[in-house]
Amino acid sequence: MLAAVGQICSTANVTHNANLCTSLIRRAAAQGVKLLYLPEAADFIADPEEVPRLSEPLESGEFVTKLREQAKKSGIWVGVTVHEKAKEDANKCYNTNVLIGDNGDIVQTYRKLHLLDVAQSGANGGIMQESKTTIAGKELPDPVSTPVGKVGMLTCYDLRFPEAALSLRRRGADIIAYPSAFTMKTGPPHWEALLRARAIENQAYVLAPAQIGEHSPSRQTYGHAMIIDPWGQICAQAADRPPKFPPDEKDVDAGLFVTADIDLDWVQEIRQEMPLWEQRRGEVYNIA
Ligand SMILES: O=C(O)CNC(=O)[C@H](CS)NC(=O)CCC(=O)C(=O)O
Repeated sequence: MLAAVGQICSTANVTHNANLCTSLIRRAAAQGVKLLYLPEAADFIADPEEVPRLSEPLESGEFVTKLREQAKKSGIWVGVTVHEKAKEDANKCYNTNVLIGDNGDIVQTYRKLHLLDVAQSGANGGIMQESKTTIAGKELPDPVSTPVGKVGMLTCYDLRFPEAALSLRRRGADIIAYPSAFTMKTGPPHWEALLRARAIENQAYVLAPAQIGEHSPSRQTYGHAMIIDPWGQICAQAADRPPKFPPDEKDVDAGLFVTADIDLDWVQEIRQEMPLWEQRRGEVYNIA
């Protein structure tokens, strides 16, 4: 069964970003993909002051509604992380990973647990304070059965907290999805290493859709959307080809996607041959 990850450059134009994503859904479905995962902040990337105005409720927002309609029309599952307007505070959002079924229904949502609050020195550094605009989630929902296997849902910076993935793996995940928008400082040294480590230690596929390129004059992301197999190897990687800035808003086909065949028998074989879960000494280190 084919899964795919997308790589786009979202801007502050929600309508254009939705068009980029529906184009990817259409094109992936035409290639026989059963689950397409799209990046974090696929709905928009904008200055923090713009987040309250641009965030939408999941049930009625333009962006998620368009993706649900296209998922249904194309008959494939779609995952994506968006800014979900918080009902309890109009100025804040949740950073929510949404899994949409091939009938267009929202099957599961996960609100990002770990927010990116960092003050980094040097070129490509700077202060990022996601908690200014975003409320952290409080739950880690169970993995979801899809046509490609059981999918555990996390997002971006969560990648640095292996316990979250281990918890999903313990609850049956075959695949872990990390829709992301990695920074230019941390992308080159950390992105691939973290993704491969999560795949190896969980003996699971890792789906890593990514934002790429210049989103605004002050915001750039690393790209390198990829799929890692349960043996820890990269089995698909999008071209390192950021669109020109500013992106051409007439070009709705500017997004890229790459596919990989998900082999659940191989997942089982790897887990049987190296039975990490039976060998865990949880009683000693008392985590996950
Ligand atoms: O809300 C938005 O605008 C988009 N969201 C993001 O870009 C988020 C939070 S600012 N980015 C990350 O978590 C990158 C993590 C990262 O780069 C690392 O772990 O090194």
